Amino acid sequence: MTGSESLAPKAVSAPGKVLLAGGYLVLDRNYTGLVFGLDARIHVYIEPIETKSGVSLSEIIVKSPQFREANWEYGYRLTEGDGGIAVTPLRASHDVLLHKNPFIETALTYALTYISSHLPHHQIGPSTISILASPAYYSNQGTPSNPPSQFLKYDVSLSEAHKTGLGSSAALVTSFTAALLTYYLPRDVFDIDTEDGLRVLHNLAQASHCAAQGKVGSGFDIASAVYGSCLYRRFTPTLLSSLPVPGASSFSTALKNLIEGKEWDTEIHKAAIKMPQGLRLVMCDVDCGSETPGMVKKVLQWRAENQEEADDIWNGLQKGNDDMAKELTRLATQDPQSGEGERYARLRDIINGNRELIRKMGEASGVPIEPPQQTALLDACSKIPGIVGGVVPGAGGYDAVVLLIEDREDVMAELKKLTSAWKVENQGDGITMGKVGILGIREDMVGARREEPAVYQMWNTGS
Ligand SMILES: Nc1ncnc2c1ncn2[C@@H]1O[C@H](COP(=O)(O)OP(=O)(O)O)[C@@H](O)[C@H]1O
Ligand SMILES: C[C@@](O)(CCOP(=O)(O)OP(=O)(O)O)CC(=O)O
Repeated sequence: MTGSESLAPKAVSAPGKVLLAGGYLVLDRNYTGLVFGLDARIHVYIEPIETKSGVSLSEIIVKSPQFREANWEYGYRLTEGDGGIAVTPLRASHDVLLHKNPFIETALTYALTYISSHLPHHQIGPSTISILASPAYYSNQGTPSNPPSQFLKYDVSLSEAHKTGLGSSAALVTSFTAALLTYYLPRDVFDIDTEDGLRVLHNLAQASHCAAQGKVGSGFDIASAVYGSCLYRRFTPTLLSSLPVPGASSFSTALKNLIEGKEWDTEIHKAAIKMPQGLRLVMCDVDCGSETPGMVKKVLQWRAENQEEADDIWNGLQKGNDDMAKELTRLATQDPQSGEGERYARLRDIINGNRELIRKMGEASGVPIEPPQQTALLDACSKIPGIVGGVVPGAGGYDAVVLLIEDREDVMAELKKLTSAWKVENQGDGITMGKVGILGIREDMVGARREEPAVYQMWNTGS
């Protein structure tokens, strides 16, 4: 191992996501999802802790310097019986409340355990880690930092931050795991610039994200954080069920075997999804003060009880999703001057067909996937010349829409005009929608990547 090289400061970033097609379907391996990565990223910077000579700590400090009270200190030690690395939250004094962050704690436990299966334990030295998120992840008012940088300061704690739903925990777990692996492991063992490196990162981030969430979702958010925009088919969920819990006997060997094993059946098709030149995605955040808990459970339960009717909708949507991927690819590879009639007519039809089926899914299962308020907003947006169409992304609900628009300033100006004045009458369900905001982001095809460490050093001092 080339110790000095791996202990130089490192930085990695990973993108947020939007599931353009395949919500609910992608939970089932028989179907796929079309996920776009976004140019809103979570960055993680890691450097050694400067210790006074002779002092040796087993401590890792993690901070989110954009937020108040977002410092976590962990002790770590190798457990007996091949149980991996145990991570213990520390508190500086009894007066300091322990704000737990399960995503950080779990990702740290899993990544250090994986690292320790490749390195002697004493080579895992103390480090300081900073997490920095692009402004689009939160709708809170931020203030510019001093000296200026692309990241804002928020005068709130993380629990008070208002998320815009771009998949912060998946981008965080991915970039945090990647930063640890890149920092501690020599490049011939882990290299994020290789297919093998991405596979290890994907498998490890999926395992720790599921453990931190306490559930196994489809994992499309981790897949796009690692690989960027792609057509995604999930892994068989039972793959993760034989993994012992951290600290239990053989956790370390079982984790290494799982992460490096051949049984992963995830399918990532990057070539199958493209954004034609001249088009772009726009994300709108709808302030409605309403979250709908249990949507996934309710939809899946309805599907289990109404298999035949559900299969028709699921198969129809899968065809729509495949058609959308194909049409985007056709437009991306075709000469923009060729073809007759309106260039995006087919894409518009495919989007509208999908929306019809999504509404049917929602009505049949009694879940507001594309509720009337969103139908009104999407219909109004779709009438603006230059807007091809839009959908409720992911699980749907009241809080977001994603639009496919022609990438021109006049189209954006018309959209801003419409959204800034947008009001919806009460639809009888007691939910009134507030402001519709346009997030300053778009699609990004690139997944997790190394960043230049020097950019982040200003954030790593103080607290
Ligand atoms: N900047 C950040 N620093 C540290 N942890 C963060 C940050 N942003 C998000 N998180 C973690 O991710 C959690 C939010 O994840 P989740 O509820 O899955 O939302 P999302 O839909 O954005 O993924 C937060 O509670 C926090 O633990
Ligand atoms: C229903 C789903 O298929 C899609 C949910 O997509 P969202 O983008 O709505 O997800 P969150 O970030 O978890 O809020 C569930 C899944 O695939 O895990």
